[in-house]
Amino acid sequence: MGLAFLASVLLLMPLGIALVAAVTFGVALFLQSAYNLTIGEYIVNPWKHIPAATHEGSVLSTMLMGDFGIIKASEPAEQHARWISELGSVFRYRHMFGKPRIFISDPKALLYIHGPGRAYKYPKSTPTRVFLDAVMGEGLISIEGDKHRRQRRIISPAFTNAAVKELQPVMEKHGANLATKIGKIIDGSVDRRKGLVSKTKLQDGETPPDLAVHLHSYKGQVAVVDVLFWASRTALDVIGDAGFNYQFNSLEHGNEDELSEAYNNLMTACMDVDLFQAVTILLSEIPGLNWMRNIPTHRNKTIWSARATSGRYAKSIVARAKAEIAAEAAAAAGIPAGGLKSRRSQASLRTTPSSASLRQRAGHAASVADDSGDDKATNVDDLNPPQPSSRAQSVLTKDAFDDVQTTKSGSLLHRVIRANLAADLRPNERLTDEELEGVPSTFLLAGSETSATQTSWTLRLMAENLDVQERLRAEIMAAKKQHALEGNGAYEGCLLGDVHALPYLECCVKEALRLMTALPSTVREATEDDVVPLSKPYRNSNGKGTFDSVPIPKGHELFTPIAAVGLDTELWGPDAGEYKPERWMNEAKDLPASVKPLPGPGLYSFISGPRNCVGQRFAQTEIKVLLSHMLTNFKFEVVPGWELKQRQMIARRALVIGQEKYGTRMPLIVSRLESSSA
Ligand code: HEM
Repeated sequence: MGLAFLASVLLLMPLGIALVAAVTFGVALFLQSAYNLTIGEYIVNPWKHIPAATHEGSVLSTMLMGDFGIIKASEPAEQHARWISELGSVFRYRHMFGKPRIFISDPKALLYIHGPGRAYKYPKSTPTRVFLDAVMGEGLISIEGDKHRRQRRIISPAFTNAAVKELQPVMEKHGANLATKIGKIIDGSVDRRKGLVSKTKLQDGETPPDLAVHLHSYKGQVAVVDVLFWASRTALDVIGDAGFNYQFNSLEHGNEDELSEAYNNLMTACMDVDLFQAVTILLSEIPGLNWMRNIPTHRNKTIWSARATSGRYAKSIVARAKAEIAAEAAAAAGIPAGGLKSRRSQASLRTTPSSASLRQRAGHAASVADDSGDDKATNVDDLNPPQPSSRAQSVLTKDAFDDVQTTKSGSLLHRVIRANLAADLRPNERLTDEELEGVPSTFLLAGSETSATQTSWTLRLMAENLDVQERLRAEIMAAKKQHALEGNGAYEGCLLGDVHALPYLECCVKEALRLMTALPSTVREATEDDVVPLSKPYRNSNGKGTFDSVPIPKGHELFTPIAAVGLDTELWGPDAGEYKPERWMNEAKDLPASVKPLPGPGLYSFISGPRNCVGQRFAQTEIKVLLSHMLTNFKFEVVPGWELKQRQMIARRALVIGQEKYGTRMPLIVSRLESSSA
């Protein structure tokens, strides 16, 4: 009897806990919403004089979603652009549960909030940090204050123009691989996803939409290709190789690699934040409800498992890079290489890329693969680092290391580790091992999908603007010819010389970043009361008088509408919504005065200040390289009748209307150019 009672209590306990949790959840939600929409909105609101965004909606939807429902239902920046034209560049709106937010696209205000004097006083909002912490742990993107300042100081030098220039040949190798892959898809020998299939094979009893497009009227060899899918794989290969000397080989092998699978799981978790997840994150801010972050949902369990895997890999990747650097230092100090136990570390050392080293690494041959003759992706067991001799280790901490730093290059991670060993750093300024191990994941999560998405939108804009595509192709072809004639040491093995030396390419990439930026927004939270200055006075909500600054009480959130800044007709003029690369041709003369204060000048896609995108030069180089390889081999056209709708999933993605079940993608008609070698 006693046992049966105990058993039934134990069985009922989870049910009881779930019930209590659900009720707490509902009550907390209701109270927060009711407060925000009454006392919060009408009594304590510091922004009553600022025009408010409005939309039609039921009381229930307003209580739940505020104005966020209509923002989410619209394309990225679409609703914001509408409100800007109605209300101006500064207005207020309600986020979920009626939480007040201020929207500011005024350039002076943006530069102030994100600038050196204020950036750390306006950290990412708490829900954003909770979300980032859960998915990627502590890394440059998610940390704040002194911790961030310290990490940024060590990581930034890896991304200087000179450092990125040395990585262009690595990017070119993957650009050439992408062209070969797309060439094979067009031949019909490789399916859109993977494997060998005939061009007309039906899948699951139905013709995939890409195969149903009539291509008879197109010249030469042609196919419908999802350029986002392939750009994603290429970007993963690029960041693995250039970022931390890891060969994903995902263009060839997809997610077969364990780390690549873990990364994809994390990315899916990042991109797909459902309502339950959003509500849980918001509620978990309430004291006493923090446990909500640890509910073992399917999503959370996937994240925990993927993070465990990527953490394991990161340990090995960092240890190997450290050992390689120790070997370099030992060699520079005249210690024989025999001080190292394995020859693998020497094979995988990356010096300033030469054609020999590129050849060695070409065809996805990871250093590890040299031993096995197999070009499959590197496995974590292969990453067991060689141990440097004790003498080499002692050299690593001496000033002699500075010489090594100036003569050797390597992946971004190698550069970070070298910067972390600089003799002039105090011990408390150096990154800990744990922090170094966060670097590969940070590069992966920040630098893969962003570049891929941006590349796919740039190709789409090329397809929509065939005259621009032709003009750009001509510029790239001419540079290619010139490069072949002259050659150039630093760019040996590359299609072109310096991709940043091509003026029209620069304009096309910048214009795509303005019009279709991959990361459409970010949110900040004030840690102290402040007053944000504006570049001009704006009309008060009652139409009487104006305001030229915005009070921001501690704890309040500010929305930075990155995409809307690019679309703001007040800033860019009436043609803001059009793709016009030539507007960048003579920046000093042609850019509107209103956008010149923005970094670049005129480009806000990477925001500004100490929290701006540390990888922006890397991203722009990569996009230019991939674009050059694509345009010298293929022509890109839109598929007639296939309209796209955009979806903000952290990055801006596209779905084909009526084909939503195939997920986010960017299908284009791709035809091989006669001159193509792919
Ligand atoms: C077109 C591609 C890219 C775009 C549009 C982009 C945009 C951005 C933006 C807007 C931020 C600021 C986010 C915020 O503070 O809320 C950011 C931060 C960051 N990005 Fe990028 N990014 C791109 C590519 C890359 C690449 C290729 C890398 C690395 C290889 C990278 C690494 C980072 C890192 C580490 C941060 C955090 C910086 C910090 O807080 O100090 N990004 N990016």
